[in-house]
Amino acid sequence: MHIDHQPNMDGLVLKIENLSIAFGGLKAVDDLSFEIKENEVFGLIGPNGAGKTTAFNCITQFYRPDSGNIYFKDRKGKVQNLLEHGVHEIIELGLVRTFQNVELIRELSIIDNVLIGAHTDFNATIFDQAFRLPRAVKEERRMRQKAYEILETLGIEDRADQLVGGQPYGILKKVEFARSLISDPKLIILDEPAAGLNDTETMELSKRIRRISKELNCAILLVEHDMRLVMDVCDRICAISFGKFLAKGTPKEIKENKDVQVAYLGIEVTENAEE
Ligand SMILES: Nc1ncnc2c1ncn2[C@@H]1O[C@H](COP(=O)(O)OP(=O)(O)OP(=O)(O)O)[C@@H](O)[C@H]1O
Repeated sequence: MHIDHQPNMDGLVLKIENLSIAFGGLKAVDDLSFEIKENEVFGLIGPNGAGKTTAFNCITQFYRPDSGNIYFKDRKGKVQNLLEHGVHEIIELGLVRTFQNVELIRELSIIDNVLIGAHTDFNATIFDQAFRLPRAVKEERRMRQKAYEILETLGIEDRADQLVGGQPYGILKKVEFARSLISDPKLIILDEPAAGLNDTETMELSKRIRRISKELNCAILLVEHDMRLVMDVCDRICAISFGKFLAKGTPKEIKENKDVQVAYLGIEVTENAEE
């Protein structure tokens, strides 16, 4: 049962309390709690099968957790318990996610794919849009300009009018990222954004993630295997193992944490092996 109390969300965008979910007998997420501050880049790490994907599927209401609470401060600054909202309402509250596999429409241009993410932001009604009323035309122009600026931030504005089909993978990842940014989110969950990128692209991504969180005033939850990216870009990190909380702290603290080294980095630490 979800406890009905108002948590203190000062300076926070997300607060996860005692989250648990089991599949059959397997506890995929087990009594997990962590908090994400407004505008911070926060990393969730753990070995394969640790429960990272399950945790964020609970956050986005893709899965219903067995117990726990997930509080989110929405665009208007109101605290919402996400468990009381459906998947489709989550974006409107200001929480967006990207997918491991890029899902774009190949037959549309890059900028049109970005505009698809803007539907919740369109103030003109469907009626206005259908009849191309001035309000809708003006609104579309405004959104197009915004989409273009986001493509500029990501460094791919020169491809705005090119079709998505045939673009390299690194570009597709950026288009998907751009699409999540156009809805003015307060929190973006990036699911393995570095998967499939080469070293140069990953380094570039790291710079852009930081820039985006500053410029667009939003927090980022990064679920990622690439430790270099996580260590480079995150303000704070939470490490989990077998669904349970393991450690949290700055990248430096996490790197030095013995439990994390054993569980995640696969480094055997013997009792007396102090350097
Ligand atoms: N829908 C499901 N049904 C049954 N078991 C599941 C389901 N989803 C996840 N699991 C199990 O829950 C555990 C946690 O999986 P999860 O995918 O959340 O881990 P992860 O940390 O994201 O792993 P990876 O880094 O490999 O993506 C695993 O043992 C997995 O097999």
